[in-house]
Amino acid sequence: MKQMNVDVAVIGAGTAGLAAYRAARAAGKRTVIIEGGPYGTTCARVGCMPSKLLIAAAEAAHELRHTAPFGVRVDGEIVIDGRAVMERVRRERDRFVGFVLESVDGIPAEDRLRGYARFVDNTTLQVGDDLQLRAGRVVIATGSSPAVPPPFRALGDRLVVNDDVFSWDALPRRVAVFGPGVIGLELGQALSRLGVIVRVFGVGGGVGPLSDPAIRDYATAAFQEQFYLDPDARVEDMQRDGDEVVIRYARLDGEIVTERFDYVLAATGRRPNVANLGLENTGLELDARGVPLFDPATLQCGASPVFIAGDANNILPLLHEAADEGKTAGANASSYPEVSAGLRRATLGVVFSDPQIATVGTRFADLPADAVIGEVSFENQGRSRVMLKNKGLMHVYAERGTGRFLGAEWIGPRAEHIAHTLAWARQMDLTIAQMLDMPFYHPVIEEGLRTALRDAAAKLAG
Ligand SMILES: Cc1cc2nc3c(=O)[nH]c(=O)nc-3n(C[C@H](O)[C@H](O)[C@H](O)COP(=O)(O)OP(=O)(O)OC[C@H]3O[C@@H](n4cnc5c(N)ncnc54)[C@H](O)[C@@H]3O)c2cc1C
Ligand SMILES: NC(=O)c1ccc[n+]([C@@H]2O[C@H](COP(=O)([O-])OP(=O)(O)OC[C@H]3O[C@@H](n4cnc5c(N)ncnc54)[C@H](O)[C@@H]3O)[C@@H](O)[C@H]2O)c1
Repeated sequence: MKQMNVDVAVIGAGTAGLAAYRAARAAGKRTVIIEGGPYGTTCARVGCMPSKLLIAAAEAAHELRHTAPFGVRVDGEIVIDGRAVMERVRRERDRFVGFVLESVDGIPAEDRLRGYARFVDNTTLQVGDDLQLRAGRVVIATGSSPAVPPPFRALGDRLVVNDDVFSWDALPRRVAVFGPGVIGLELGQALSRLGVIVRVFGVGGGVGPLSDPAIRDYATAAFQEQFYLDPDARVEDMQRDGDEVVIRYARLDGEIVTERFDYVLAATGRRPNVANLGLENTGLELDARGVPLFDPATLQCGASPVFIAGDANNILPLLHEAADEGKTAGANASSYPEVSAGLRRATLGVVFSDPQIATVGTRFADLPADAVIGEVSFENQGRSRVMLKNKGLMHVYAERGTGRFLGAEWIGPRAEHIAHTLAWARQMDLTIAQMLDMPFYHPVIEEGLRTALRDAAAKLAG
């Protein structure tokens, strides 16, 4: 067994791990980064980037089909060449992965260890079969994986997760999507727009990341106009039959129907990759899902020299959070036992559906009971209507008494951009009155935001 001693060991070369490695190196520590799977990061290989590439193709198809109300006719057939669609998704995805691989190649070879890491004790790691690593401090940055309900496994290769979708050579004909969360909505809608027959089944009524019931109900209805979505589905039976999956379920109108699908896409949530880390060999206290208890500000696990960042800690499983957390964990691992709170930005989430969904700051579910809610519908909002994108409902939340802007949840046009404006306002701790003193151009979708802010201001005054 080879032995090695380092100051900092980072487990996982994803977005969080690479940021942690760079921070620890910048602090002058002898650091290694350990990767068991493929290099390239989840975001670039099977996450953010290929999903947005598929959505871009779907949007192109959708726009082409919806020109008539403008008096613009597309003459002739609109053909979706599934092979060409998937070829571009993979080609462009590979280009993004290539940039990550280049940056990994830039890491000195002696700092890059290959193999899955397992804790032998708090500061000893077994890497693969033939290396034992003693590290003064460890950063866990092992990411997350799809949480597939065990009965789905019986479907064999007809069961797919997001990773599989992006390696398809062509588009299938019929897909049943389980889970109308962020991934299910993005991929389900995109596949539907690309001509795939899609059924999206959920449990409990949730849609995307929305916790505000009025916005969730609006979103449900808006998506139901576009594709089959039952957020609280009754699926009576699901069996594999040859190369197909036969599903018997209660349709939204109550009728029991049986349909055949080429694939079942499980988008039923993700769980942190901690199960095979040997955490039982450490002195770390674990939560019910086996994730070490940690301080969200410093990312330190208890008082130990172990830190946890990115999807592995499951607080905010988003790319920019993984990058920030990686940096904090790497810096604190280097300065341990001195640790300090890292940068925590205003929370910001965007679902790249159409209409887009966004959440900023405090979620509805976490608001104080007396919070003020300003509202705007985008249905008659000027610019949205000009562009025939007039679908959406926004709630902005404010603190009674102080008028501080707390957060927002909404579905609506160009939400990805308004979300940034709002996240910046939240991070600067602006009040609704201060936000209304900011410039608004005309005619823009942000004028809809201004209507919601004015509504909140009037309610605060009342
Ligand atoms: C379909 C999809 C779409 C998404 N879209 C967006 C989006 O639009 N915007 C956004 O902000 N976020 C998006 N996300 C979320 C985003 O991709 C993740 O939050 C982010 O990639 C997490 O980075 P990470 O470093 O924590 O994990 P990863 O990038 O997964 O890195 C973890 C690494 O650890 C390795 N590893 C695991 N265990 C071990 C071990 N024991 N030893 C050694 N190595 C190990 C893994 O092989 C992996 O390479 C999306 C996710 C998915 C799945
Ligand atoms: N645009 C983005 O930023 C983006 C895109 C994709 C993923 N992500 C990240 O990835 C994370 C994981 O996404 P996700 O969509 O897998 O999880 P999610 O938690 O957003 O959604 C999972 C959904 O599956 C449902 N579900 C659970 N079990 C089910 C079952 N047996 N049958 C039917 N439905 C079931 C849940 O009720 C929920 O609606 C997100 O939280 C997000 O942080 C972000």
